[in-house]
Amino acid sequence: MTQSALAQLDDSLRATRQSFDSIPVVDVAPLLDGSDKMKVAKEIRWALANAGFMYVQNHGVAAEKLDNAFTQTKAFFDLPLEEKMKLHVSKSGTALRGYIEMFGENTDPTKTKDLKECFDLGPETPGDTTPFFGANQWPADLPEFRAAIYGYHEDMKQLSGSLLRGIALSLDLDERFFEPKMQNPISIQRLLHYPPQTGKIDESVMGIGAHTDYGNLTILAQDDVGGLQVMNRDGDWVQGPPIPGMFVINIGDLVQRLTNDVYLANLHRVVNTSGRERYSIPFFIDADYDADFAPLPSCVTPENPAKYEAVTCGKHKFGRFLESFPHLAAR
Ligand SMILES: O=C(O)CCC(=O)C(=O)O
Ligand SMILES: [Fe+2]
Repeated sequence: MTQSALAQLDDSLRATRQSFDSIPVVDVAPLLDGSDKMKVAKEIRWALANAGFMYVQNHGVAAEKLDNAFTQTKAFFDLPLEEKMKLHVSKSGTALRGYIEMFGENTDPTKTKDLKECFDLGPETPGDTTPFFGANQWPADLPEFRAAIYGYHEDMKQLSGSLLRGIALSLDLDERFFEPKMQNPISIQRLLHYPPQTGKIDESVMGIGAHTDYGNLTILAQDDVGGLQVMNRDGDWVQGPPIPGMFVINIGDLVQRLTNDVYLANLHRVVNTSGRERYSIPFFIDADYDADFAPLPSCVTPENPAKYEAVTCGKHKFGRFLESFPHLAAR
């Protein structure tokens, strides 16, 4: 399905939600320390059913690690284009790791060209030819880059495991529900740079066009610039400004399918009109390539009959990449 068709589908889906004018904040400390998991699960349920997004507070990731990751992110994008192009994503085959230049990936390709450049990495599994696995491409002249960014990726994997336990509880499932599906999960650690835009801005070019994320869960760290926008029930774009010390979390298509639309993989985009360079660091966690996602029996009722066929994580995700990467579509 194209993004525009998805967006239309989302209009009717969103209409059934409660409205919001800011992304809800969830303090996850009682989930992480085990003192009141169900309190957090209840807050997660409201946030993911109505916004598909939440800020998480008290997530336990050290500020210093985040600062280092941002320092290395800026250093990477400051490299000459020629150096970055040596690591181009097309050189990694279906591992899909490396550098993506401005307009090299468009998330709403029928409407919007994305004014962003990216760098993607994932679990270091050389020789594995499964899509989304394999070797990373590392910049040669940034000595601290690899440890800072790969270390951050490891922290994100751990935090995502805790958050997915909270999400499982919020659906009245065993807290370990996701684990059998995530023995060797696809994950993408992305670095992003958005130059500022001036003048009249329309949908033809923006930081990142309207899209839903493809997998299970996204953990986004933003710098202090802002520009993330999330659609609410009324079709208005709600700002998701950076809040110091908090991540923005959202669910992707797979959790929407799993919950038979009880939880919403919501549309979002980035428009950077701040006059400053914006950097962000999203982490995407999915599931094993072959893990099946079909509506949970508990989310199927006579009023909400099953809307989705089972799909495997890897096929779904690769299909979405084919839509947005011109270099893959040409293969
Ligand atoms: O940079 C951001 O704030 C959001 C990025 C995003 O939505 C994505 O990479 O999927
Ligand atoms: Fe996204």
